[in-house]
Amino acid sequence: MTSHLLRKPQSQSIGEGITLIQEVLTANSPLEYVGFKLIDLAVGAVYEQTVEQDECCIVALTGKITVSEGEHRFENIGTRESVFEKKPTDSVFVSGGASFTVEAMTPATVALCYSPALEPRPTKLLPASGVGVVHRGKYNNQRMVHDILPDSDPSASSLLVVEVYTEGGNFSSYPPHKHDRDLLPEESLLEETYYHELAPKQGFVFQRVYTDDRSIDETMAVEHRNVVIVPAGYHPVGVPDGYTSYYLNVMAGPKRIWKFYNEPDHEWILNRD
Ligand SMILES: O=C(O)C[C@@H](O)[C@H](O)C(=O)CO
Repeated sequence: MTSHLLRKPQSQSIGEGITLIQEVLTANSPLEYVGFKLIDLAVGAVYEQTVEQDECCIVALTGKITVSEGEHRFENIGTRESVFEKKPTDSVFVSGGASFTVEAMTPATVALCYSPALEPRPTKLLPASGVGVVHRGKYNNQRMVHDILPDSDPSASSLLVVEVYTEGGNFSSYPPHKHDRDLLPEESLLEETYYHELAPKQGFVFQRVYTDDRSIDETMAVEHRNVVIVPAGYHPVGVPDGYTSYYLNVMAGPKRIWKFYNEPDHEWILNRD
């Protein structure tokens, strides 16, 4: 059966030295608020874009890049050659109407995370040193989170961006939770994309996306550089022994608050000693 929520990587040349690996837009997906692109850049390649109605978080996933927007120039940013160095990286936030360039100073992979610009915000460097590192969970539910653009940081008007590392034999985004109802203070409505990487690369993880009424219920074998789209519902990830999982989450919705709702059947997992 063809999955509507799983996107395999492509390899489309979109300019000199620029390869488009993933492109999830509101125009080619069920999403209304979240967009995601992943590009590989050869040394010296320059990616250019104007964000019209959106805001964008440019994440230097790997390699060194220089990002320019108007009078702003952030040179040689990026901290790692592989996401599995497990250290935070640098990002740049740009708001609606801005034109920016990303130039690769070394071979680089860049994640472009989009959501509607609900209010104007200044262009800003989000340095690795400002990324919060959080360890969550116990037993086989442990993961490490890098908060690149959490809801406590007002730099963006709708965008939320986090990185999550899960070691083999563990689950994350677990026990299952969702955020698909605009029902604050109990729950916020946030769509989401998951960009996955695996170490070693031949690994896979399982991700299930399902709603209470099971109108969405897909369990996917997710491989290196795949994207999983979460328009609604619970979205746990399970990682087989021997492999480390990395994913980059982009979330957005009508309100910039991450308030999730745990599936009641599984909430007991949180309350163990
Ligand atoms: O397992 C975690 O703590 C990470 C998740 O919260 C993940 O960022 C997510 O599910 C966002 O809704």
